[in-house]
Amino acid sequence: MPGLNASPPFPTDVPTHPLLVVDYKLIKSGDTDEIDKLWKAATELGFWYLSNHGAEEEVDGMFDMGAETMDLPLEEKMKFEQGDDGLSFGYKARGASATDEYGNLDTVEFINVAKDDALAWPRQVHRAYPSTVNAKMENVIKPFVQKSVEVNTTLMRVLEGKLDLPEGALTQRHTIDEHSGSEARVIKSPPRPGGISEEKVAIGAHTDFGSLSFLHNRLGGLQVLVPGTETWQYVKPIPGHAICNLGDAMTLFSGGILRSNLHRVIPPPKDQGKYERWSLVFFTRPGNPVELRPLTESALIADAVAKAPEGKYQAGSTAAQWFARRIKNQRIKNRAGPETWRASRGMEHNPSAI
Ligand SMILES: O=C(O)CCC(=O)C(=O)O
Ligand SMILES: [Fe+2]
Repeated sequence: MPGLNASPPFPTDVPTHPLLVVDYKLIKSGDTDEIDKLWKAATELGFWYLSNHGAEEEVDGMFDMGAETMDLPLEEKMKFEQGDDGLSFGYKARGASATDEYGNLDTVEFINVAKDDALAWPRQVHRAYPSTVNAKMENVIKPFVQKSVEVNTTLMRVLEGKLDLPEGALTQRHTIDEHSGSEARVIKSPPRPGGISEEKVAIGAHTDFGSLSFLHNRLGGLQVLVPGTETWQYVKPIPGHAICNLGDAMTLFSGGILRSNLHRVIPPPKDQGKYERWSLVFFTRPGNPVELRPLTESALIADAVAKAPEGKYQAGSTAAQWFARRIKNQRIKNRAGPETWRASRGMEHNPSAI
């Protein structure tokens, strides 16, 4: 991986927020203590480390694919740009999205590959991709997508049980076959040239748009805003550990019991900031036609909804509509003013929900 092996370790003198470590193997084997730990992480912060996930090899292959793609001439990458209509799949150039209501620009470029395109390859479901993506679709991207879907489905099944939902209430809303916004993303952030402030936001504060994100970081830069605090804190990457976090759809389905927490990306701390930062995410999102509403067939969820302000967890939209609205309104070309940014917001714009 470019710049990764050579880069300095995460500094010891920077405050970090420790996440709970959830062991995927123990979760899979039904270990009740581990399941309780996952539940605690999912309801209190909505972020946790995942050890023993078994996807390291696929992750390395994806980083290579990302590096090859970002090395293409900009003109070539732009042929596959995600565009301004609310489609996420494809290439996103640096500065194509706002990071806040003032219209400051993001500093990252990334490539998003739809789960549906990877699994149907060589048939095209949503769109075409650069040659570097096509070349690795079968042997790298597809296995990574399959592994990620397996991990996220296992975690979701456990959360479904803890929410007292009937079997399948969550997993059937996220089947591997139904078309959805689920996608794999490789992100490249440039080194901090000539000392841009550490506070120069690379990806603005947001909650994730879908259900469950499976994230792989090498350098620092990811920060969370812990509930009840006002200072952003770094999440330190731990070798061999993924970072998992919940998105808005899970907050809506669970009537606020599950938490989709605010996070952002800034340049890596201290000496790490001199290096390129690479990250990889698989986003599991509900099937396109799935209604985003509380699943009140669980008494636990019905009770949480009854105690919340009326309609708070009724998105009034399908997963596909929610996702397109959020993407479209953060594109800088669509920006009319702060109202455009506000129109891109999800549960992070609902302070009592976060
Ligand atoms: O790069 C990271 O560490 C996080 C990326 C992220 O939050 C996102 O793409 O939604
Ligand atoms: Fe995110």
